[in-house]
Amino acid sequence: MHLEVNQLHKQFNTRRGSLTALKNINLHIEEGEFVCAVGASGSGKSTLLRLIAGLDTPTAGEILVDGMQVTGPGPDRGMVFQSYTLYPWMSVAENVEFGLKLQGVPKQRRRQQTAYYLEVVGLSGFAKALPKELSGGMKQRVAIARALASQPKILLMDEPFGALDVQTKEAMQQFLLEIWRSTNTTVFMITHDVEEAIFLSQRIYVLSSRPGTVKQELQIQLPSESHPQIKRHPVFQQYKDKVMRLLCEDGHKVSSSLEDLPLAI
Ligand SMILES: Nc1ncnc2c1ncn2[C@@H]1O[C@H](COP(=O)(O)OP(=O)(O)OP(=O)(O)O)[C@@H](O)[C@H]1O
Repeated sequence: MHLEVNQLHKQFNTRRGSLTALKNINLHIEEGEFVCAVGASGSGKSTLLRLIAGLDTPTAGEILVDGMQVTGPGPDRGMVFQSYTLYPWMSVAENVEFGLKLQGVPKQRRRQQTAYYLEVVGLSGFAKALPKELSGGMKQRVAIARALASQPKILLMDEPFGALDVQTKEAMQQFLLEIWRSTNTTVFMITHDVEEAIFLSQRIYVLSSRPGTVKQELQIQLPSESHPQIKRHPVFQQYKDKVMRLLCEDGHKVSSSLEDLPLAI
């Protein structure tokens, strides 16, 4: 799997005129990598992910998955959103199975795959439960199982833990890393949470605001495998200072133009 974004540009026509959300974005993600894009509110993170998912079209530039241009959504890219997107009338297992059904996967294989991924996310005991019976973290685990069940080439995550409380968020980050390691999935995640990006990623793209551009690409090498205590390690703090500095530099520029202040970070 190789994802490549070349000279990506996105402009929206709004009632107040045209707005450049993304400008000259170049990035790549290699097989098995966990990469995050971090940026302040309005830096075009969701727009970038939606374009890669094929839910919207670029104004200019191209997105290639294994050399093939993205022209719309496809099973090669699994999505997990911040808001809970499970069908409320379907059981947990039916939700996980649904994408496979749409792809025409035979029933027995669908069942096997659903059972396997529910096991992976630790929710085998909730196969028959309805989404309303689950906590926020459990719902996101189902969403991850659903995305993984289609065995995408890359998992695209749009602030998947943004709606969770701090403790659940930390548990989910740890959980996601374990899944990433055990399934060799390639992950591209966007977040405005700097600690989350450093904790999870092997590489980070720091985005500037309005228009969103890649300000810096950072390789992350923590002294040991990520575990929650690593967030207190001096090396972790150095990365955090560096990313925050990059975002704040950008914030001065943004605040002087009376747009969003960097306080959203
Ligand atoms: N469909 C649209 N029509 C017009 N403008 C849009 C549209 N979608 C996004 N924008 C604008 O593009 C810019 C980037 O938005 P986007 O949602 O991608 O940012 P973001 O970094 O994900 O922000 P947040 O962290 O607040 O979700 C914003 O100024 C937003 O108002």
